[in-house]
Amino acid sequence: MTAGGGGAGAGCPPRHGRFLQNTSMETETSEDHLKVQKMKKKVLRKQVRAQHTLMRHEGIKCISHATQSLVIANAGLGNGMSRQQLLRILEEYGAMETLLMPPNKPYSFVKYRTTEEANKAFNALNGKEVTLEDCGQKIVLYINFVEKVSLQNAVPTSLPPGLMVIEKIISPEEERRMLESIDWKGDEDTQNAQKTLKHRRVKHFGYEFRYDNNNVDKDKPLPGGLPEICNPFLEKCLKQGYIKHKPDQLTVNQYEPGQGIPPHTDTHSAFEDEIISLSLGAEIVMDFKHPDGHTVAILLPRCSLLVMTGESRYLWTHGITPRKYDVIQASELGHKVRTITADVGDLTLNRRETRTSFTFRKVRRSPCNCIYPSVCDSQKGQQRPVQPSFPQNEMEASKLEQEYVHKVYEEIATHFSSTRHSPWPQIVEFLRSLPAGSIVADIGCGNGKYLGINKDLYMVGCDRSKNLVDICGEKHFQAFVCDALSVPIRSGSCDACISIAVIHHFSTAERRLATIRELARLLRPGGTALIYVWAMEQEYKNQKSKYLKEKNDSKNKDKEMNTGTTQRPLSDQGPVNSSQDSAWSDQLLKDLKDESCGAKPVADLRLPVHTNRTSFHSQDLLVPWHLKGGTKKKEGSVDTVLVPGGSKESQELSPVFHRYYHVFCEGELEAVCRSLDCVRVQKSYYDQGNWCVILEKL
Ligand SMILES: O=C(O)CCC(=O)C(=O)O
Ligand SMILES: [Fe+2]
Ligand SMILES: [Zn+2]
Repeated sequence: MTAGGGGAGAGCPPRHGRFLQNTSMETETSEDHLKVQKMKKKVLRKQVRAQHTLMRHEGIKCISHATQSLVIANAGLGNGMSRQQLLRILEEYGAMETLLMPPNKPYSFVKYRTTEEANKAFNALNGKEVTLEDCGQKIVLYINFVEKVSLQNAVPTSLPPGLMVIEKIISPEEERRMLESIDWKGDEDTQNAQKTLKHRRVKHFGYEFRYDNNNVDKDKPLPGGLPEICNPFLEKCLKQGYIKHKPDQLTVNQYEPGQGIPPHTDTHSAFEDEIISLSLGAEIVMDFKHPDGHTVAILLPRCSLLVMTGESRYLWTHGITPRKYDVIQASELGHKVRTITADVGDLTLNRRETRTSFTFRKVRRSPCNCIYPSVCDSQKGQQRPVQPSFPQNEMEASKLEQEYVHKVYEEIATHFSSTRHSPWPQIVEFLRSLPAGSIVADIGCGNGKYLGINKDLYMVGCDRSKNLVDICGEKHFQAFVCDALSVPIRSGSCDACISIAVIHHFSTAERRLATIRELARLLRPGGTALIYVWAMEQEYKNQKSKYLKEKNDSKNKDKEMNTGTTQRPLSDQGPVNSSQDSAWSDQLLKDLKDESCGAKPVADLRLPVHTNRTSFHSQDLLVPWHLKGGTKKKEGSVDTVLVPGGSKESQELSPVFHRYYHVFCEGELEAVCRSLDCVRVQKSYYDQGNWCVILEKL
């Protein structure tokens, strides 16, 4: 990268932003000239800075010679540039082969047909100020050449859970007949409601879908039911198992190029789980969005069937962006189904044609009872109470963990994983110190953050969350689903184990001990285990953890105290002693033997909800996870503390999940370990808000 060249080097004409170009030689004074020089320098500086940022953060290498391809900083979907506007800006300088706007990124790539055209765009646009049409904000474009239009570090995207696209479900002949069966001119007498919505034409069968309340009049079926012609197709879907119940409602949507349907989730109370949509006449890209902001664009080819069930039907929104072109995989045109971001090196624009969809649904007769209460209109106002009680017995403990650990991780897996990149140095050190060829199990491996740290080890991961294990699979790590209380690995077969941020999710002392016993069982004699749990002490040796320092106002503490919860006083949790103090072990063993010593009046046992970024006032608590809206993660502890952010409205809209934690006091983890005869505590330490031990199997 030539900093002096600033992008275009030899062979390229000098770079000017339009607003930088000299006005006219006659009127230019030396003062003007100086100004222009200063401006040029500024543009160059910023352009080079853009190069560095692209390299550092995205691994995108800018080059100093002119090519057909440019990367345009500040003109990305991530900073509010719309595709339409960018297309209009860029097409002035020539014909484009590809315009790639990676989701949520502040830059775009364009590939012109010729280097001359790319050069023209470069000269005209580098340093140019433009006004974003959507919000009126002014931004300055900084442009660099790249070898080719691609993203090396694009993460492969998987389909939203519960979603399928089945290709060629009908023949072109069936497609033609189904399309012909819809009479758009429509005699108004047939009560099939035909509406010309702002963005598309629609027609309803079976029941009218009302766009005023996004529901159907369940006691007012339309005469005629579904068109006869759909029957063979529906029979096929039933036979092949794509649906379990025959639909009784059909919405036909027709989209001209430039039209779309806003992102939405089909109303839960209106329709059953399964929703299927047949694409006729042309392919189109449909956008799916998780409440955490994660989006997946999916190409729906002609004659394909989209099946939405479960999470993809209830939790994700789907929509079609109104535009005339879609970005699709060039090599996939009209054929294979893929998520659009899967291979961004090969993207192209695909001109839309008229697409007609047949969306079949079954009208729901009783309230929806899905597992997504935060987005369920049937379950509004009757959401699960947030404050469960401290478990009184094994059964309650297991139920608490199921509801407030397992289910939550399943829900937040994608978002959770997107916040887990940086391995912790001391854990890395432990893994690197193991001899090559060691067999290592990561119990509670999450998204597999530690599975690839040391390539000389044979590492296998397991986690209670299937969605997290699937993410490990996508990264080609070995991982399987299981509970840390019962790991299907032969005794004594591991040289080492790690358990990072797992044991604090078990809700009784007995269960926590059992997980460590299980971990020890896996080890061969002399094998070692590293355990991390979240610490009660977020302030240790006069050092506050980062998030405490940032937001330690009394207001938040008050809020926490005002939740109506009586928190268990610390003294009830056992003494906070040094690791050497055997009193802890005694207390612990007493707890283990005597269940009733934990029994207190029920009112005392409700679990407090922790206020993020404050110190802990209880060892057993619920920690909120905000799925959406300005949530930003800080790696201040083994597990996440998120700052509730965004507007009041966005917070109300964003689902908040609560995870159960037992935060460990100083000495507690060590004491639990010492109560086991089969291991020796090799090392015990505090690391960034966590208590940690290294055990050795005797
Ligand atoms: O056009 C489609 O495939 C989807 C239509 C849709 O989502 C709806 O009508 O609710
Ligand atoms: Fe829909
Ligand atoms: Zn629901």
